[in-house]
Amino acid sequence: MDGVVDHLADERNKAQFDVEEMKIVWAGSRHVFELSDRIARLVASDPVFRKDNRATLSRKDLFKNTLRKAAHAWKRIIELRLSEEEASKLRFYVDEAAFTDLHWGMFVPAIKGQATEEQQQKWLPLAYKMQIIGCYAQTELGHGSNVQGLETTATFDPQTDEFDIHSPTLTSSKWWPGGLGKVSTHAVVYARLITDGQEHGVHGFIVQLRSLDDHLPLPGITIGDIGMKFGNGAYNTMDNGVTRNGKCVRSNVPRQLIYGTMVFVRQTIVSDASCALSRAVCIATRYSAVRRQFGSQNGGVETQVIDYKTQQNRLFPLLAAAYAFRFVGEWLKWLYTDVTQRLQANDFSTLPEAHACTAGLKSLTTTFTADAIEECRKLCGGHGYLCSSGLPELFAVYVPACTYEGDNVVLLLQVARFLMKTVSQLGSEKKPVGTTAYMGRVEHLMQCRCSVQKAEDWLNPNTILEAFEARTARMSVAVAQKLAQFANPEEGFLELSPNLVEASVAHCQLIVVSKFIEKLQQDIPGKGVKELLGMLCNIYALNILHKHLGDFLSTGSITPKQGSLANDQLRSLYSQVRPNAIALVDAFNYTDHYLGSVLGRYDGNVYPKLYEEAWKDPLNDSVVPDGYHEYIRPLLKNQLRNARL
Ligand SMILES: CCCCCCCC/C=C\CCC/C=C/C(=O)SCCNC(=O)CCNC(=O)[C@H](O)C(C)(C)COP(=O)(O)OP(=O)(O)OC[C@H]1O[C@@H](n2cnc3c(N)ncnc32)[C@H](O)[C@@H]1OP(=O)(O)O
Ligand SMILES: Cc1cc2nc3c(=O)[nH]c(=O)nc-3n(C[C@H](O)[C@H](O)[C@H](O)COP(=O)(O)OP(=O)(O)OC[C@H]3O[C@@H](n4cnc5c(N)ncnc54)[C@H](O)[C@@H]3O)c2cc1C
Repeated sequence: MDGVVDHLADERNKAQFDVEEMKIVWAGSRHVFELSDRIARLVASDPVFRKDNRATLSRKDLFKNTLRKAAHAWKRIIELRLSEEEASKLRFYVDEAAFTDLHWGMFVPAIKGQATEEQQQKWLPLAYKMQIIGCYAQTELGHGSNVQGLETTATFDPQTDEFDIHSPTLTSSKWWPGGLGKVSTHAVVYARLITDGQEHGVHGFIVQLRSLDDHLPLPGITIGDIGMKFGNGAYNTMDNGVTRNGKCVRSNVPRQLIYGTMVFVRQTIVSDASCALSRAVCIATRYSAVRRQFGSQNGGVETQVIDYKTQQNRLFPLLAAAYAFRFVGEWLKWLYTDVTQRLQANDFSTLPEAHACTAGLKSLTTTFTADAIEECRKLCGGHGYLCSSGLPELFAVYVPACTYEGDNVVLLLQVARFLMKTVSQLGSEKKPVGTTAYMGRVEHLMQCRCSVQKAEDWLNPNTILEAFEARTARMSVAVAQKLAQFANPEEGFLELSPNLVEASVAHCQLIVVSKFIEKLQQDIPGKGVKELLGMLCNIYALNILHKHLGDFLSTGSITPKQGSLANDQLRSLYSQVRPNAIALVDAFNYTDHYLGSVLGRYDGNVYPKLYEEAWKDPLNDSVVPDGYHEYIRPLLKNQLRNARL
């Protein structure tokens, strides 16, 4: 900021907490903060990583530019001898969906999690050095959610000791895998295993797709890109592939681990949700402090739009959710590490809970984040619709997260199965543990009464927790009782699926709230840091309570009066957060390069930069547009009737 006017300086001076300490809390540790800060600056200062031209490039130029960036990133990783952690941060800050996401994010983890020792020794060194590039080829044209319905077959031929991978139908073509279309040389292909004419369900197989000499597809394999996707620049930096046929090398692992890669990636998606959400919120918050509309008295300045209560009511719950998702993401990472260690010791006991938590939280956080990015666009008024705001692209890149790695509704139905199983086991030897431990107090939760009498009573974490637990337990038990009335449980499950999904959402919201409350029980240094986090935790919880009031009232978990008091408390919390809003988004420590938004600039110098940015559009290369002589002039001169268009 040297020599630059900080238009948000007054806002920063209002902060009532130690921003530098909050940056450490957000990053997770001082080590991660320092590393992220260093790598973010490295990326921002490298001209190859510029991204302000993405919206105007053609698909081919966009894609080639992504290849250039990926190659440059790898060169820098080697030159600077970056660690795995630093390299992954570098890819994060380059901020462009690319084949490398799938190579490092799914291909390598799939081999690590599912391949035998021998296979790992063969493939991992090649993958780590990027001497092969891999992708994750599960979804087919005809089946995505229904993994058991995949049609690709892998038939073992004992004579050649090989598997014959076959796509017997058009619908069995692998369709969607990122990186597959144009870049990947190898894939983990999911196919139905057939030996001796017998089927053994879906397994993963490492398949070489392209020659390592000339990149041509190997004989019998047809590969291409599936075409343009939603949004202009956005996700079109990625090649998503279609392929048929191939040959492969043997794999043999326990059935539960075949889904392991999805558990891993869903866990990373929850952390990514807090990144995408915080980014949108940072843009909307800074711009809301810069933007002024109405309220000028005697020729004085107008009101900053962030001071309107409606703006706060829309924006601050999103800010609170960004922090909430950060902390639940941290916890989920711990849960994943724990389950992985157990699996290595052949302990599968916590896998169902890990599956339910990763599936449910992936669904909850991505649905919320996609909606929130769009809300942030609206919070920025007309300028939010400009590509230079960064929000349209962020939305277009982010929104498929609601679908990939499991459609969000399909995933909530998995949580529902887990919840219903838990309810059905209540009263048996098997006591609910972990995130369902509260079900162990179901008798109390079914009849307890919320004690809130005045608005401030809602600031008690135990009060909030019990209201959320009572709501979820009552919704789950109610739907379980309805299910029990069906002679055929699967029929009942289909019929009641909307109720089941609602119970799952309630359960996942409870997890997020409870993990935020647990975070606040830790030792958190820094003046005012814990206080501010406490306010955000309350905003997150009370906003859900307000938005889902129907659930809380219909289950009798709270009274209408208590619901109204929660809303009063929310308004008071907004006033307390307001002076800290800019500092709370500064704590994300995003560079202007990463934010990629004129509206979200750190210095708040929005208008001159918007004006400057507009002139860079290729349409403004000439004053009189191309096409004037063919189409506008004849129109104006009434010569269209004779014109050849
Ligand atoms: C990549 C980098 C990460 C960072 C992201 C940043 C952005 C980067 C850019 C792009 C990345 C995009 C990458 C996208 C990749 C993909 O989309 S890959 C394809 C993912 N596909 C899916 O997720 C499919 C969804 N479907 C399923 O998961 C399942 O098939 C199903 C919905 C669970 C259906 O199950 P079904 O009812 O058929 O049951 P079964 O399959 O028979 O299961 C039986 C039992 O197994 C339990 N189960 C199911 N899934 C899991 C699991 N994942 N882990 C553990 N256990 C599981 C299930 O509960 C049953 O248990 P039970 O018998 O005890 O009840
Ligand atoms: C950008 C992007 C990247 C991707 N990358 C990869 C990749 O790298 N590798 C890969 O293998 N795949 C990839 N995919 C595919 C992705 O995993 C699937 O699209 C996803 O799992 C959803 O499956 P589907 O498309 O079959 O949806 P469908 O299952 O056809 O869903 C259609 C609708 O049906 C509903 N529905 C489906 N089943 C049920 C049910 N049982 N009960 C109630 N409702 C139901 C859904 O909620 C949805 O509304 C990617 C997809 C996208 C968009």
